[in-house]
Amino acid sequence: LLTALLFTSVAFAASGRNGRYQDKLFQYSTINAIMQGQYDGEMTLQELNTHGNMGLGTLNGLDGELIQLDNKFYQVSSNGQVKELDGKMKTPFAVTTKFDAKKKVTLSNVKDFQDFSEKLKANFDNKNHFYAIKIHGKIDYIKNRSVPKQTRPYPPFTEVTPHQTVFEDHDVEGTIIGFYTPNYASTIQVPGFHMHFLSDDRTKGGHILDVKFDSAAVEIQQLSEFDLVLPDTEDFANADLTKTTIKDIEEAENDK
Ligand SMILES: C[C@H](O)[C@](C)(O)C(=O)O
Ligand SMILES: [Zn+2]
Repeated sequence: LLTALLFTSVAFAASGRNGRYQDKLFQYSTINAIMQGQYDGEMTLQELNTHGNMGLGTLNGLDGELIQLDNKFYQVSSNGQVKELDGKMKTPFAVTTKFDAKKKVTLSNVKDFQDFSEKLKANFDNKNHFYAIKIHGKIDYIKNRSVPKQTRPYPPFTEVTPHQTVFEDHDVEGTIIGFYTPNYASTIQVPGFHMHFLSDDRTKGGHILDVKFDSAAVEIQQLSEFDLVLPDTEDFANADLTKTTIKDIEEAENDK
C-alpha cells in the first residue's frame, strides 16, 4: 500500500493535474534584484530558449529591453534601435514560457493600461495563478520605454528610470507579450501586468507604459507552475533584497 501511495504521488507530481504542469512560468532572478541594481546575470539567451519560446526581460548591464518572440530575441535599446540578438548574450532578469494559449478572447475599447489590466483580469479563472498573454494586431496608441546601459558601480533601478527613453507610436502592427503576477508575489515579479512590445517591422518596441486600441484578440495561458532560477553570483549573494518596496517597483515599472 505504501509503495502504491508513493508511486501515485510521484506520478501526480510529474504529470501534474490534468497535465497542467506543461503550463510553466520560467524566471531567472527576481524583480527586486533588478530594483537593487543586480544587472549582471549568468543566464545566456540560448539557455533561456530551452525554457520557453515567448518572454521578456533585460540584458546584462541593464542594456535596454528584451523581447523573446517565437524563440528569437530582440533588444530595444534606449536610443530606440531594435536588433535581433545572438544567443550567447546574457540576461540578469528574464521570464519565459512555452506559450500554449488555452483561451482566446476579444478585448474592445481599451482606453489605457489600467483599463487593459482590468479587462484582462476579468478573463482570468483563478486570480492567484500566474498568466501569460499575447496579442497580435494593430495598436492604436502605445507608449514604451527603454533603459540606458549602466556602468559599475550600478545604481538602484529607481535612479535609472528618470533617465529612461519613452517612445510613443500610433497605428502600429505588432505583438504585446505580457505576464501577470498576483500581488502576493510582488517582489519576485512586477505585480499585475509586466508587458513588452515588438512591432511587426522590428523597428519599434520596449517595456509598455500605456496602450490604447479599439479591438484585439488576446491569447491567454494560465500558468500553474513557476520555476525560479536564482543567480549564483557573489553580487546576488551579498545583495540586500529586502530594501525593495512595492511602491518603488510600481513607480519604476508603470507610467509616471
Ligand atoms: C529593466 C527592464 O525595464 C525590465 C526588466 O523589463 C523591467 O524591469 O521592466
Ligand atoms: Zn519590462
